[in-house]
Amino acid sequence: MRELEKHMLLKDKTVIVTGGSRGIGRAVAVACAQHGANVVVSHHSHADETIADIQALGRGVVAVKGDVADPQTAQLLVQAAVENFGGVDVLVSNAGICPFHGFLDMPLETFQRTMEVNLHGAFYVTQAVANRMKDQGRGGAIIAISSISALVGGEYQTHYTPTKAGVHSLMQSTAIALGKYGIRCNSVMPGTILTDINKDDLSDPEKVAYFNKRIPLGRMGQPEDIGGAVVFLASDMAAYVTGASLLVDGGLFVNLQ
Ligand SMILES: NC(=O)C1=CN([C@@H]2O[C@H](COP(=O)(O)OP(=O)(O)OC[C@H]3O[C@@H](n4cnc5c(N)ncnc54)[C@H](O)[C@@H]3O)[C@@H](O)[C@H]2O)C=CC1
Ligand SMILES: C[C@H](O)[C@@H]1OC(=O)[C@H](O)[C@@H]1O
Repeated sequence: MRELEKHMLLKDKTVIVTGGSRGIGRAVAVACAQHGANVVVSHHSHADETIADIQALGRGVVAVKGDVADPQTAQLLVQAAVENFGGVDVLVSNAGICPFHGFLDMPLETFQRTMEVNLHGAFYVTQAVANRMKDQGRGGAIIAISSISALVGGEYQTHYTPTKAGVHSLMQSTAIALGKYGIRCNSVMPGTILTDINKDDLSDPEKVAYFNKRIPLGRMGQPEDIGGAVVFLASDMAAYVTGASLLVDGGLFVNLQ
């Protein structure tokens, strides 16, 4: 056991993960627990699988139900971290939606909801956690799950890609605002990762074949591919990394031809 613990990068840290019920958020929550962290998971419906995964690892886990678009949810998450684990060391702002839709007839409510969940939600939780970290006086790490879509567009993602550029920009500016408190802020930019968010979009075999061909590593990503990047940025291994972004896309972005 002691031997294993030597390799744990987040031993006894407390991590908040928004949207931790499934997909990337669940994999990130589990990766943090594998590295010794206790986890507060925010979820919109239920988080039973994530809770079971983390309990099986012998780490603490608490689930908080709420909509990240509601600023109150951010306060409840911090409160849960403080009451159950005595504070918060790491935030992973991950919750997000991508209801694919064309641009010219984009329903106003689809645009507004995507902004409110992906961008406003990231702002609320980052601000609430940063205030707690400042009061604790021991620094911290904040990681936003941005996207390769912060750098490139998508015909059916005109409401979505600006939110991913936005959360990356949020991390750049908060890195400046919070550096004096020892709080590091970075973003992870996943490429195409197989989760519920793109299940319908990737039901077309031709599109799947296109992606697999275009990605130098020859496959789309799995949620677990994102966990390691987040753990690294959350840990002291990244003690001098702030305001940065880490593309985790199998090489998709650089492959023009
Ligand atoms: N799957 C992909 O290819 C990529 C995903 N991302 C980003 O990764 C993040 C996670 O997405 P996936 O795991 O792929 O999707 P997913 O659909 O599997 O998971 C989304 C998570 O966010 C939660 N969520 C959604 N709306 C919420 C709300 N209003 N309040 C609280 N929680 C809410 C869901 O309950 C779920 O836990 C998103 O921010 C997405 O933009 C970024 C790049 C690529
Ligand atoms: C949901 C999409 O498949 C996914 O979301 C992103 O952010 C990626 O760029 C993919 O387009």
